[in-house]
Amino acid sequence: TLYTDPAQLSQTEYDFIVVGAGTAGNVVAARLSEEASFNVLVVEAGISNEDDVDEDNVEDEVPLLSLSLSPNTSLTWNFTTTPQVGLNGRAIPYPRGRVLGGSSTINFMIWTRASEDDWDRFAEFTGDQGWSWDAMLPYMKKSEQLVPSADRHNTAGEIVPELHGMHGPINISIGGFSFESDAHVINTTKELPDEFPFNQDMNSGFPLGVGWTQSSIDSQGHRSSSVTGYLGPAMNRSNLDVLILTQVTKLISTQTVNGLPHFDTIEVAQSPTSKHYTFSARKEVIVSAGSVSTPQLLLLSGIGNAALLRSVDVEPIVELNDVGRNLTDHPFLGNQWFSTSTDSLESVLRNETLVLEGLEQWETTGTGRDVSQGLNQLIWLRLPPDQTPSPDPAAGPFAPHFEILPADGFGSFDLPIPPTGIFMTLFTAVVSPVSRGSVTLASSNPFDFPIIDPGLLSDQADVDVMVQAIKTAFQFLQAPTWDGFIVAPTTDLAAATTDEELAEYVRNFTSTEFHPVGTARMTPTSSKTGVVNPDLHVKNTSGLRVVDASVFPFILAGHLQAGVYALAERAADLIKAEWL
Ligand SMILES: Cc1cc2nc3c(=O)[nH]c(=O)nc-3n(C[C@H](O)[C@H](O)[C@H](O)COP(=O)(O)OP(=O)(O)OC[C@H]3O[C@@H](n4cnc5c(N)ncnc54)[C@H](O)[C@@H]3O)c2cc1C
Repeated sequence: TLYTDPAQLSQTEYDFIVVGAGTAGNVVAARLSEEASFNVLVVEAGISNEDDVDEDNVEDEVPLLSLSLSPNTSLTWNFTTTPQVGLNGRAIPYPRGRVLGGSSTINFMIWTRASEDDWDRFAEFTGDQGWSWDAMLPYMKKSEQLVPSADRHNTAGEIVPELHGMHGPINISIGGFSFESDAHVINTTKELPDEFPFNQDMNSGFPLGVGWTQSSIDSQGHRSSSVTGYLGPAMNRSNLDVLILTQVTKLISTQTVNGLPHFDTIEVAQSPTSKHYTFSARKEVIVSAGSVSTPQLLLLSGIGNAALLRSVDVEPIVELNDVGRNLTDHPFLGNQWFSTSTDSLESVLRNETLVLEGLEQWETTGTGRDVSQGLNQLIWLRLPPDQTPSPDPAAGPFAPHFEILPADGFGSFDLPIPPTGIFMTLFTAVVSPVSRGSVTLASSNPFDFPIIDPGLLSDQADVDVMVQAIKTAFQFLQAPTWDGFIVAPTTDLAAATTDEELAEYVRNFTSTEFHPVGTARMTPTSSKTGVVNPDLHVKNTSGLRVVDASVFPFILAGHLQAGVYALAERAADLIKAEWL
């Protein structure tokens, strides 16, 4: 049942309380509530996904409109980073979903599992083979259901269906709208096969090369999210209560179990001035508030570095220095070229009539440009050995150093679409970065935003990789197929001709791929560093786990959501195994 006010709840005690109805939290809530003997409360700070940014309430369902969901909308935590040294002092928006579904309701729906090496590194680092690729593959499949593309085109050769789940809650598909640039991207794999080999399915564990994007989009061209796939279908269960518009302000330890503080109680409030309520968990509290808010909540609850906690008047209860540290994210950059495309994104977005027609087509037939976020292919590459930073930051020989995302149109998170001109964008991202940042408390007030310093490009090695990625993007466009389609790089990119100038361009225009992880890092049970054990219990506490992207010990060299779903699927099994 969905509640909008803590006063509406008839009970104050549940078996499990999940903090955050986001990507991971909804998986845990839905899987735990499959057990009739458990009852579950999920508390979400944000609004319902059915209350959207304006009256028609469809923005979060329309893939093309995903760009309009952040930053600074009613569906997001409107966080901003600290001025980033690596970005020449720029502070950038740092959106996270604040809505049922969390970031899965506002993200760009790209679906990648990263490489075998990435997951095997998790297993080796944590000492738990359960996090290896082989052990996690069943969870990756369990979360997904491969469905036909919205345009029902024949996807033979664009994906390997046998690698995929067919019955899971999240619908995934190959892009359901084709762009003029698609043929050129694929032709490049034929014209320059050594540098840019075609990869029929980048979710095989071996992502390197150029392949067709898989996305969490259903056959009707709608976003598939943790609320549409997991929480929504479970919402009518009598053992599941979902409380929205309510922020968990503190985790409280009311007793000691096995000599450890037992965090069985949560304090919640709807606003800084509203009444505070408490709820308690007979079995466990599971924090799934995401990589920014999870460390904030742990710190507010006295779990963290004691000196830092005291400096903001929080009483330390559990000394865990790594809470909020190790923040890792993917630097992301839109590089634009002038093109001759006849149907590039901006040619449509500049024309109000075409925009409305597109939306109507999506609504009535589930087809057209609106079914796509505009990224039909992804390119994953490694640097040549002589350019690879030492030690190699990638997880292994099959993990990429950088990614290139071609888009038929003007793509940028910082710059508005120019009033004139036709463009092609090759986004570049550093996917095995060296830089680290942090999340710390600004104050002991839970309604104050934390201080977010992702440390983007703070290590020169990441700048160097980004420069190489851009040079590789230029090489990509050297394939004969682009003759006549690509005209020239746009002004700032064209002006950066030396490596030094490219580095400066990188620092001036890079932002984030919205992939923070690591702020409640998983380490071996015996380790004094880190925040959670491999079973996701918070170290030196009882009754408390973290299940979200914050526990990843390293950033996956891929887009994160598929990994978060798989992590949460395994977490639900770990929790069930402990209590059934
Ligand atoms: C704009 C954007 C685009 C992205 N694009 C992609 C993409 O294309 N592909 C991809 O794979 N990944 C993408 N990502 C990343 C991916 O969506 C996230 O890594 C993933 O969803 C994180 O899941 P999570 O469970 O850790 O956190 P979230 O899904 O963010 O969930 C956290 C939830 O907790 C709630 N919460 C926080 N604090 C509290 C509190 N104190 N009390 C109650 N509730 C609280 C939040 O409101 C939120 O609902 C994108 C992310 C963003 C922001």
